[in-house]
Amino acid sequence: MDEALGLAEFCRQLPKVELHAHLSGSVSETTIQKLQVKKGVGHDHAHQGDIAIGKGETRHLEEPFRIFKIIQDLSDTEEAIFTMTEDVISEFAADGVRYLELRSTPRHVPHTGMTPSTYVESILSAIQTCKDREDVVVRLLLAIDRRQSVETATTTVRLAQEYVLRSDGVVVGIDLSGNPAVGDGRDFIPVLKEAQNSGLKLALHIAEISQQATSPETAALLSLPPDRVGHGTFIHHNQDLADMVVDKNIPFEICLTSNVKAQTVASYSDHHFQHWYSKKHPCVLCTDDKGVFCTTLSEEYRHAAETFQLTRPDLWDLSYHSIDHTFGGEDLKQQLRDKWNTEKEKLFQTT
Ligand SMILES: CNc1ncnc2c1ncn2[C@@H]1O[C@H](COP(=O)(O)O)[C@@H](O)[C@H]1O
Repeated sequence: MDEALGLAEFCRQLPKVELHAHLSGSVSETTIQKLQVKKGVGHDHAHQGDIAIGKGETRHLEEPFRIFKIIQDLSDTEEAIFTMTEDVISEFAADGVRYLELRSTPRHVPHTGMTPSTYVESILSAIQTCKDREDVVVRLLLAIDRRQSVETATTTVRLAQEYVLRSDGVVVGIDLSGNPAVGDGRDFIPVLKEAQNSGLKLALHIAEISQQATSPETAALLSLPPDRVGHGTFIHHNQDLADMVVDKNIPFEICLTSNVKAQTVASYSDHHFQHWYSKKHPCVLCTDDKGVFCTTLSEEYRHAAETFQLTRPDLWDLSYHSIDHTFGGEDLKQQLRDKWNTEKEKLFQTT
């Protein structure tokens, strides 16, 4: 093994799978400035403190939601959605992400003429543009925001069903996200079931805040069951919920920095990753919102290594086994495993 390679550089060169990345939250400061220029607005929000939570800072979970709104207001045209998708994909690829599942909430913006369909089209068109240019395979989940009506959620699921065919398999599933303190996830169960019955995969934000450890929506959502759980921060606080996750072997999408910065966990060492990883339950390291939380997937691997004393082979295994939980289908999984095995030789070569 090349011990001369520092941990940060090892993590960057490690081929990685990113499964939990919200488009608006992943946008970098550079792209935000580009969007401001295009929209002809001042740089009022370009200050780091307004659009991102910097190194060592923590804020209440309400704060990222305020920032998402600023970014969403800046990206109210198809052109802006295209630009941000293209930039986010390039940034993930530069960080060594070789398989990326993006997720985003389709929006209707009457004053610019953007519709949920053209929103999705813009993302798909950027994915297509990046296909030959970037060394990363990209798939898309359409997101339902908990604040939305069941009618809007149904439109999102129908769009996803339509685009599975039209996008040649780029659209793979549905995400349920949004401010966890708002609404009741049980309202969406019928429409999530419809998505599942039509072959769409489900990645659902579940038990992100402490109140959800005891709220009836958590058991109801877990019993669908989803294909992956986003965060699941408070699931192990309730034995019945933990048993459900174990019985159904539902993987966790783990977002260390996001949870620490948004104060749903007290510190990296208090993170629930430790609980599940020590039980050998499937966990996938992810960024959540790399722009807003000022992180990269490489940094998330480094934090995991430093906090939980993971070796480089442990990091390799984490990344390699993440492939098992991708939504892109069995053939693609095999292609990714082959790619990982080729890269492994280079990465662990003794020099
Ligand atoms: C911090 N933890 C989180 N918990 C729950 N939902 C989150 C989230 N981070 C992001 N989102 C969801 O993603 C949207 C922004 O991306 P898109 O405009 O859809 O691309 C947010 O409005 C929220 O619904």
